[in-house]
Amino acid sequence: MSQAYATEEQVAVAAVRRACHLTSSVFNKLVKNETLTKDDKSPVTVGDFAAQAVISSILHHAFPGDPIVGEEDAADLREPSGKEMKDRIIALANEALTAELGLGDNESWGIGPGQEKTDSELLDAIDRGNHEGGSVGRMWTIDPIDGTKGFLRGEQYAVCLSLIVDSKVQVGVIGCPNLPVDPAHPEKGTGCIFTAVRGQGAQQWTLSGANPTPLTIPKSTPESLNFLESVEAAHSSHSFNDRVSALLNITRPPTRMDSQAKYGCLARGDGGAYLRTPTGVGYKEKIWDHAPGQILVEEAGGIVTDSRGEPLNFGLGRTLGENYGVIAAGKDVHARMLEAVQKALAETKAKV
Ligand SMILES: Nc1ncnc2c1ncn2[C@@H]1O[C@H](COP(=O)(O)O)[C@@H](OP(=O)(O)O)[C@H]1O
Ligand SMILES: [Mg+2]
Ligand SMILES: [Mg+2]
Ligand SMILES: [Mg+2]
Repeated sequence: MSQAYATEEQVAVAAVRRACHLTSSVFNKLVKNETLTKDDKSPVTVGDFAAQAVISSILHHAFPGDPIVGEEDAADLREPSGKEMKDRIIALANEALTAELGLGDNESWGIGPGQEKTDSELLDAIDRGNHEGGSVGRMWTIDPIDGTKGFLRGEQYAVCLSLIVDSKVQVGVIGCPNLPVDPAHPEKGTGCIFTAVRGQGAQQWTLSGANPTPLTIPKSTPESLNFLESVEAAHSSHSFNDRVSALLNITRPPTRMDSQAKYGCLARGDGGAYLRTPTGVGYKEKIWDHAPGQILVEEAGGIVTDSRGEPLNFGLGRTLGENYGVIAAGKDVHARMLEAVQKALAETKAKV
């Protein structure tokens, strides 16, 4: 008997791999008018739209009944003013979908030579990410480019996909085209895919889907521990993290990195702990920004909670609900970190 979610994992890896090739090739050719500013002032590029079109199209062929919670929608591309950008996105998506079959690929997923899609099929694929989420049944989350700001800076970003079943993440795949394969050996180059299936462990693969290596979070000491945090101070409070660091007697400076590449680094032992603290009232964390990272860290032997020590709730809709931040770390570190976070929070409250 095959293992649970074997096909889902295979499809997810195939989709993320194609989207990674697309985004890394688009970066070199990106021109000024290929980036839009969304209503919340965040950037979105032709790479984000095209990658979501590719992943959603593959999911639709492989699992036609599964709803999708995706970050992007095609509304701007359906406007006459979006035509130029739309044409570019359609061309990029079709190029990625029709590339030769690779390791583990299956043409019944709508990929391979000759499998071009029409404009409306691809715009519909993007818009199929409009599911509202919820606590019952299967659903996929797509973050076609997580860390768009890092992507635009030529730094870290991640193509992120997860399968959630009855509020629980069962499969997570994170593709990181710019992440060193092994930070101790820069000559090995960049580009990794992280995968996790509930109960089956976490792994790192090459970008072509070869050489799976099992991942386990190593034990840490205050000397070896450092934080993994957002580059963007607007996404996670740097000063709060510094205070938590001081309370834990951590001496190493934090590693600042965009996207869920941080969860990948935590899972493979590049950093001690992930800490994300709300910077203001009102922002709700999105499920696609954490679902693949959560299962990856848990399957590598770690713990992921909010600042109350509660598990993240993926069954509330497109967001995680009220924002209590995120703490992710190895089993030996998490309890100490939670205690330090709560102490730092109490200090902040006492000041106001
Ligand atoms: N005020 C805010 N607080 C927390 N996260 C935010 C935020 N504004 C945007 N984000 C999210 O932060 C993600 C990047 O995470 P990180 O800070 O770890 O690099 C963004 O993903 P996208 O780049 O996919 O839009 C976006 O969803
Ligand atoms: Mg975004
Ligand atoms: Mg994101
Ligand atoms: Mg994104």
